[in-house]
Amino acid sequence: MPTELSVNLNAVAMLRNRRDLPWPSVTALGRIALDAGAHGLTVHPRPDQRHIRFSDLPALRQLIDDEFPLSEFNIEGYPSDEFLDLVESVAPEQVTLVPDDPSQPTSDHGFDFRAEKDRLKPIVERLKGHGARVSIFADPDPEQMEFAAETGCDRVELYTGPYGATFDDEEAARREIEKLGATAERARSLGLGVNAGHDLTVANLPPLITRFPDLAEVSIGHGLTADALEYGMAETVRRFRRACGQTV
Ligand SMILES: CC(=O)[C@@H](O)[C@H](O)COP(=O)(O)O
Ligand SMILES: NCC(=O)COP(=O)(O)O
Repeated sequence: MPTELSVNLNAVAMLRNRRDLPWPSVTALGRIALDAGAHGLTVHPRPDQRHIRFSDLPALRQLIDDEFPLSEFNIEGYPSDEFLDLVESVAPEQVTLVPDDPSQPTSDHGFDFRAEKDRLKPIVERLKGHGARVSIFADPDPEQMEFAAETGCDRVELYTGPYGATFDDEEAARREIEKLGATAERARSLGLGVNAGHDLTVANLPPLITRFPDLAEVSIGHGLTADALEYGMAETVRRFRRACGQTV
């Protein structure tokens, strides 16, 4: 199975929020992305709503339900009570839990599963009880995977930020890919699905997928939105789908 692409709309929302105007529309860009063959849409409604607003979620849910019923909605966030209530009101196909502090400028680490597995277990159960697939953000560390599996989650999402940062250092990129590959293989051996995300691009995706072809899904926003300014959203989604190994 080729790796699926979920388009993260955070950066589109960030651009929209610069003015008190409704464009660019996250729903309109989400429609273009899905129409171009993206498997799903991802949003990360942070507590300060710096980009994705809680009010964006119902319209994106409606878009998928009405026009793209085979596509998936993936909502990322820290599992606060407010986030869990918000997620349950929208019923996404996938929830991706991240350990972000509200003050963080972006996501920059995964959960410490060894320390937090017992706290995460009931949260995972609650979300799965509402029909969601649960993915949890993880650092590329094979030793954390057995503890991740103990949470009962369906997948881990490997944090690829350090790999993305090696865009100008081939040796460092090789090291990061090997860490990601070893972690992914350990996760698969424990029955976990594997997603990946953060600072992925058309250039750095193929080596990652070659190292670990069983990657279920990548969620991409920043680099994809940057390319969309140059190539348009539809062509950019096609470019990223090809980089995922899909025939487009
Ligand atoms: C979890 C992850 O790596 C990203 O999906 C995250 O949502 C990026 O957040 P910002 O778009 O706020 O930087
Ligand atoms: N989970 C990663 C994601 O959704 C988007 O990350 P980025 O491509 O904006 O770095």
